[in-house]
Amino acid sequence: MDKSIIVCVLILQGSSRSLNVPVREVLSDKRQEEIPFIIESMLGKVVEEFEHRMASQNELMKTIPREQALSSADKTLSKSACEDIEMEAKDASLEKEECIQMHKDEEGSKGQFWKQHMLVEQQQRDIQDLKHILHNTKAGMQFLQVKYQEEFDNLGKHLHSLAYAASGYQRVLEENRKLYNQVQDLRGNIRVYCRVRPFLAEQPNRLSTVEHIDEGNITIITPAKYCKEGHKSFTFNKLFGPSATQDEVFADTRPLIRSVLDGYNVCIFAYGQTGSGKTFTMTGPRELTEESQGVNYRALHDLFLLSEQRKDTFFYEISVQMLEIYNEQVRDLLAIDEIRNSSQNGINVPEANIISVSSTSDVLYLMNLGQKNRAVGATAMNDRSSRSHSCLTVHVQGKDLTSGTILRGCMHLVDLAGSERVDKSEATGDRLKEAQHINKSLSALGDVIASLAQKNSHVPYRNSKLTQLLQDSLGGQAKTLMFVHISPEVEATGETISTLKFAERVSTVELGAARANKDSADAKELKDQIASLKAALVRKEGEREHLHHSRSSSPERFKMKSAGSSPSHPRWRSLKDLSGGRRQPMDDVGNIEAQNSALKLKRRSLDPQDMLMHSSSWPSAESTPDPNGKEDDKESVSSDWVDKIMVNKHDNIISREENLVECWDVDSSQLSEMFGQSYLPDPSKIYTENQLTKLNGNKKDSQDYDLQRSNRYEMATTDDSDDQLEAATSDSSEPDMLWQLNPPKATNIPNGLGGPQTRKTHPKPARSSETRSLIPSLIPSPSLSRKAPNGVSQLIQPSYRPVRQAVLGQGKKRTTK
Ligand SMILES: Nc1ncnc2c1ncn2[C@@H]1O[C@H](COP(=O)(O)OP(=O)(O)OP(=O)(O)O)[C@@H](O)[C@H]1O
Repeated sequence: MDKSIIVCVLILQGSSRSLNVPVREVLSDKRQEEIPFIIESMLGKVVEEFEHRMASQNELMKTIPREQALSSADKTLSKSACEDIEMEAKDASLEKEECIQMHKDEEGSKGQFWKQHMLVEQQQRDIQDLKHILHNTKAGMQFLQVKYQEEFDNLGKHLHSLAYAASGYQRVLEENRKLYNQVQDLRGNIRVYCRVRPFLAEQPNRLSTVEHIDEGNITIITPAKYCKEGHKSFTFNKLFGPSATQDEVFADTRPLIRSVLDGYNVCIFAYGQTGSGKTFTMTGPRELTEESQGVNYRALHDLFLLSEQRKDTFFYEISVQMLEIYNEQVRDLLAIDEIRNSSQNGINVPEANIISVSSTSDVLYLMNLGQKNRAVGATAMNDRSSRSHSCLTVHVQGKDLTSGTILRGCMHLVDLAGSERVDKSEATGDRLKEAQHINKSLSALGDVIASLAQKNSHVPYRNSKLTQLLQDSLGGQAKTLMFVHISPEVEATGETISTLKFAERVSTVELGAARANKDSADAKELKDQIASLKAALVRKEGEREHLHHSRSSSPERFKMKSAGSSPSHPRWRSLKDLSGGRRQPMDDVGNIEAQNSALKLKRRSLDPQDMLMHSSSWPSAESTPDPNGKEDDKESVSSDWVDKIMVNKHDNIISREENLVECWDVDSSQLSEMFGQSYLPDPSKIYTENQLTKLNGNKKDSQDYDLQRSNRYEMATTDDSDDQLEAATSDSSEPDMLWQLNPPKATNIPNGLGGPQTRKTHPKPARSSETRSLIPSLIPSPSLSRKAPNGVSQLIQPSYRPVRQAVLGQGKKRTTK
């Protein structure tokens, strides 16, 4: 092939690498002047060839795909090219592959794009789906909202009807309570259950005096000296034979427990000769098991149970006290420090603790403590537990969670001292004294019950510490249950008959319907206001009266008064009232009448004017003497009432007189038998150092006590002043029932306010010269003490009254004797 053509091809292929060699070969043997022409011709050929190829290439592009065209072009070239340019052809094919690869890469990126595109599309579809779901959900929500609204409305309607039903339920509960207690009332507010003790294991002779027992009757085989027929029957509300269990006995007591929670006062006491089973019934045997637990434990257990059951409607607070009355002295069995300090000749009770309890175990703990304390006393004086009365008092305050009404109930559980007659000729010394005190208090109990039975206007609660203590639970306001116990032994027949006679008389007592102690929240507030107004009034009256008496009293009396108000007296401490400072069923035994009367009056009317009118004309023994002369005539009341107890009655009266005379001489500190209360929220506190310190502090405080309190203290701390006070305030001890029987006359009210003045302006001159008028006493004036019904007797100003009026009652007793 012509070298110039090769050069042309090489030029056309653009391969500069291999172009130099053929160009030099072509031009090497040529002359210089020929070279331009040769190059010109070569370039011409190149151009020609180029054009030719372009033309054929264009043709090829038109008919075949590009690759084929290229390959055919290549084939054409390879055919037409020489072996040397095959390498170039390979390069070209390499380039082509590269090109293909590039194309493929392009395709790859295109694929990725597509994938992304697909993904985006998918996501858009998902979004659409989600939007759809959201829409549906929104629609569902709206539907549910509508439904919910409907349901809500329905619920509101239901709630409304439920609230209505609940208030109806409250009404029904209230009604139920009333009906329940009406049933109790119909059954009698004094009930007597009789229990016969079984023979004890160690008793060989098993001959029983009990001939027959049925539901309400007991027949006793009696020797001829008691009854000619040889047997005698007695009727009681319930009878329990020797085999009756503690549970059976309590079953018939249970309804009363419920009444306490309904705001009623309840008194359950065990009566009978020593060893007849009183303690067994009230507490249980020495080795106590759950089955053998007595009424006390069971009653408190029931109280907790019922209060728990009522917790949705009522909030209850329960607290207890344990007291012992021995030889007419009251001792706090829950004050351990005082036991330690008790003096040889008596028992001081500077504070009677009232302890909050919330469970049966608290009660067990306290009862054990009380029993222990009682035992401590027993070591000093032989068999003392038989010779003393023990009283477990349970205070209950319930708040109606719906209405705010406060219910206050109080229950006395009393284990009386043995009731057997003590033959005077056999008993001497301490034993005789004990017997006399027991007789006196049981006699007083009989008198009170008899007085209630006869519906007397005056009930002689003040004749003993026992009756003072139980006053709020013995009377028209309360429900009373007496467990009378008899021993089956033949030797005890005399006592058995005497006991059963006593009990039968008690069982004939009919009282008015008991009333719940109930204060609505508003009423409480009003009463507070009234009480403070009346307190102001009383203070004024007291001051005036004090002035009057200061002027008229003799130097001797003045001397006595000064002695009575000596700062050496312990301070009178009043119980922190569980119910907010007003009702204090056991605030102090010595003043219980005055205080309770105050409360009773409060309950009568909420109208201040009414209250003032009532208080101003508070009836009294003095101003409204009993037309039958029964007012203070205990003997006439009890003459056919307490046969055996009367044995020592005369002695009692004599000893009382002796006491009165002694009262002249004794140091004021000897008059310090005191009965106040303090409230401890936690049983554990009674043992703490703090408590002891507090008690000591109280004693220290007592050095600066105020005068009116010392007067009250005096009233309460001597038997004599008790009696005197009874005479002076006799009417204030009446239950509401009696008040209704003797309505106050508005015409007696000077200025519509001051009852005391009414009484003052009508003294009984005929009685003023009684023999005991010289007996010192610091009792407040009758007019002031009659202020007690308005709830402010505690606020009486110092008033050194001679005992003139107080002594009248005594004088009267003596006269009638
Ligand atoms: N129902 C009874 N079942 C079994 N034992 C009884 C029953 N009643 C009394 N006892 C037992 O008789 C004894 C005397 O009873 P309890 O001490 O209760 O008499 P009391 O009347 O309280 O005597 P006191 O006046 O001395 O306190 C005790 O051992 C007591 O366990």
